[in-house]
Amino acid sequence: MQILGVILVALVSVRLLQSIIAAVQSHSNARHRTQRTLQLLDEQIAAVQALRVQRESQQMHWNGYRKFKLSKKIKEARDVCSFYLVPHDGKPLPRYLPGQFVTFRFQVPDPNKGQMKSVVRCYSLSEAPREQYYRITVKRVPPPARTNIPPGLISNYLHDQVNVGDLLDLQAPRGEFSLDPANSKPVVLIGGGVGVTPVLSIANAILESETGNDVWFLYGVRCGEDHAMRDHLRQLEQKHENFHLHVRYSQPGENDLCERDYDTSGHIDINLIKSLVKVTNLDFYICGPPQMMDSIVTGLRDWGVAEDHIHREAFGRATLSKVANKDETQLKHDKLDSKKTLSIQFNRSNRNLTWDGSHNCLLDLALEAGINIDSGCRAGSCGSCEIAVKSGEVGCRVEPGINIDKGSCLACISYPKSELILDA
Ligand SMILES: NC(=O)C1=CN([C@@H]2O[C@H](COP(=O)(O)OP(=O)(O)OC[C@H]3O[C@@H](n4cnc5c(N)ncnc54)[C@H](OP(=O)(O)O)[C@@H]3O)[C@@H](O)[C@H]2O)C=CC1
Repeated sequence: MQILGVILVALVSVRLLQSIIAAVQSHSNARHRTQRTLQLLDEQIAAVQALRVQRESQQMHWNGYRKFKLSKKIKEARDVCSFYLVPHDGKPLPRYLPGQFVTFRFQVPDPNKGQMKSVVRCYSLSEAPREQYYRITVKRVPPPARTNIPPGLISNYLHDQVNVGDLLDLQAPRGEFSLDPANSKPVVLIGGGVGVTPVLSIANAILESETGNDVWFLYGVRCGEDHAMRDHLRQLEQKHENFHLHVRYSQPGENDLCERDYDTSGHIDINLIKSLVKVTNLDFYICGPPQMMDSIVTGLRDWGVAEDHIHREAFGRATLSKVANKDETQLKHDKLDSKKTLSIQFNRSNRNLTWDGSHNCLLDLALEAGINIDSGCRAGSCGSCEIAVKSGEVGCRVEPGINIDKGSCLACISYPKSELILDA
């Protein structure tokens, strides 16, 4: 009887336990379902918001040039100044992606002709996206030592002639050297000298978005006097555990102190990157002097970093060596083509020139012969040098960073594949 009682109690307990487990499971399933539903709702809300922001941003986007007023000019280092620009019409600004640049059109005196001339230049935005203002950070370009080349026309004009309250003409931000912080992975940002500007914009944006993704920030400058944004970067380091800053001076000054002002001395190179970052499957963004970008990109490739994880800013003709996802065979073929001797007719200027392969691009050929073609970034990104090709075929040294009209080319990245008639 006692045994029967025990069995009965055991059976009842098992049933009870089973129903408790079932209840807990159904509760837990319900909780999971609720959590999943909430997660889906969150995702849908985020998607709707992203779409709204994108639509609003598209509505606020403008074509051509818009007037901006210089609201603030701040010295960041020796010969480096930040310029804060607010829209003159007081309307909101479109969102841009950190790392993008703006194109300016300046009216400056032409010393040769005694009248004003229009000059186009591109500058990276150096702040995380803001709705109220844009910020660029510009270094005064001195004349190169021991040559007759004049100092940087526009950088000196900005530093010396442009004052708070002045109006400037700007195109809307654009550029492929950028990322969306919301969808980003851990990144390695490498800036050399004033080339730090776009990577600073990217770092600020990622840290503000609070994704928690790791950001390695390697900054190479000559010495303390050139060290822009020093306090800002150290503050970021103190505030964000996921921000790993390393500053390297190539020529530390007498008053520069290692571990206080900078971390190590020398050039930023692949060995430093390997020692800090350790893994290759990250996104690498590099902007700085061309020789620095070249050696780092080569080092990253040799280390095994995938081509589509290497991003470099390409401003200026010296930075064009990056081959943006072009088919290698096609490229070899293009290179051979670019060496042919061909006749190039500039029909508006009524000039006929010969392409012998010694120029980097059609823009250089034209400018050297005194044919005036507008240009800005010199890297196929700003569109200033777009010209119509009336007949013939052109090749591109790199993929254009913007959409151009069919039958046109960007002179700064184009070379002839046949005899050409150009509308310039
Ligand atoms: N928004 C902007 O203004 C942008 C600027 N840039 C480009 O950024 C560049 C920065 O100019 P600037 O500030 O004058 O730079 P600097 O000439 O001051 O050079 C910056 C640092 O890079 C070092 N460096 C030179 N060669 C190498 C190398 N092979 N490997 C690693 N480090 C090297 C320099 O060392 P050392 O003492 O040996 O010279 C120096 O410490 C310019 O070429 C500019 O066109 C690019 C995009 C945007």
